[in-house]
Amino acid sequence: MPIVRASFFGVETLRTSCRPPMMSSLKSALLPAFARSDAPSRETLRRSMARERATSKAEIERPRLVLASASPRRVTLLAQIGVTPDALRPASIDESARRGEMPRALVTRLAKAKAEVARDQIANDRDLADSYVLAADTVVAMGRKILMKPMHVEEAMATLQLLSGRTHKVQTCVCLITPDDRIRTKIVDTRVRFRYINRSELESYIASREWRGKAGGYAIQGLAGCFVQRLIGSYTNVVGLPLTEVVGLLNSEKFPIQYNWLRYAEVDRV
Ligand SMILES: Cc1cn([C@H]2C[C@H](O)[C@@H](COP(=O)(O)OP(=O)(O)OP(=O)(O)O)O2)c(=O)[nH]c1=O
Repeated sequence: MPIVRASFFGVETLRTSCRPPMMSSLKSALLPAFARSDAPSRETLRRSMARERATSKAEIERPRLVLASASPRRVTLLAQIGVTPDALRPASIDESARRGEMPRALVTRLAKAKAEVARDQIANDRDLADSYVLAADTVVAMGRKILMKPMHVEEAMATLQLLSGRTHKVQTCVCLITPDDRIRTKIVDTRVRFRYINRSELESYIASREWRGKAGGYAIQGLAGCFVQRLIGSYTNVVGLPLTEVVGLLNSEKFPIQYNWLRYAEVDRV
């Protein structure tokens, strides 16, 4: 089925729609080959549960959340707002940028791909089929140049030299797939200015190995915090998950985000 875009409180929403009435016969012949469905094409447990939920009058139990991520930072950030995913389903996908692909397009494509892989993985899992699925992708960019996770020491050095004394942008796209397979995405930008990093600091930072597995070759929540002269926007966005926007997305899709907050007071009293 075709995909249409609609604006929902400023958040991009992709959902399946009915076939447009004026479709040429050529287009309708070609469409099945090119169309990408938001949902797995075959009938799955997830689909039948979504149908049941739509018609059921019975009270529905607490919704489950699957985090499509291997990033310990994302688990920690969710824990900070009292959310513990019911399962982790990291998606192993090719994260390289396509020729000429801009940072916004890249993070959106990757966050959606991660979420869709996880959604398809759980589609017939008895315990998780009707879960919400959350994924994110973070990149560091300087203008049009995307600074990926450095693969080796030389690349990490070059990346940090580029960031030294300049301002760059950190962009994260969050993707949420609801149990009835609506796909919602939100991109968040943060501007970060690094002070000048001298040679000896640079070498010590590289030796620390903290740059490994981090977009742009640094972790603001670690040693590199002392390189940051100015930050405009969301701090948690830089670490990998913009919490304000994640809560906004989950709330707007009726995921009970405050579920665990009520327990905090009980813990306090002990
Ligand atoms: C800039 C920056 C990035 N990062 C991390 C966040 C992300 O884990 C990583 C960006 O790579 P991502 O590809 O977004 O995430 P990931 O591969 O680590 O995990 P997954 O795809 O399984 O969710 O860089 C920091 O931890 N601190 C920082 O300051």
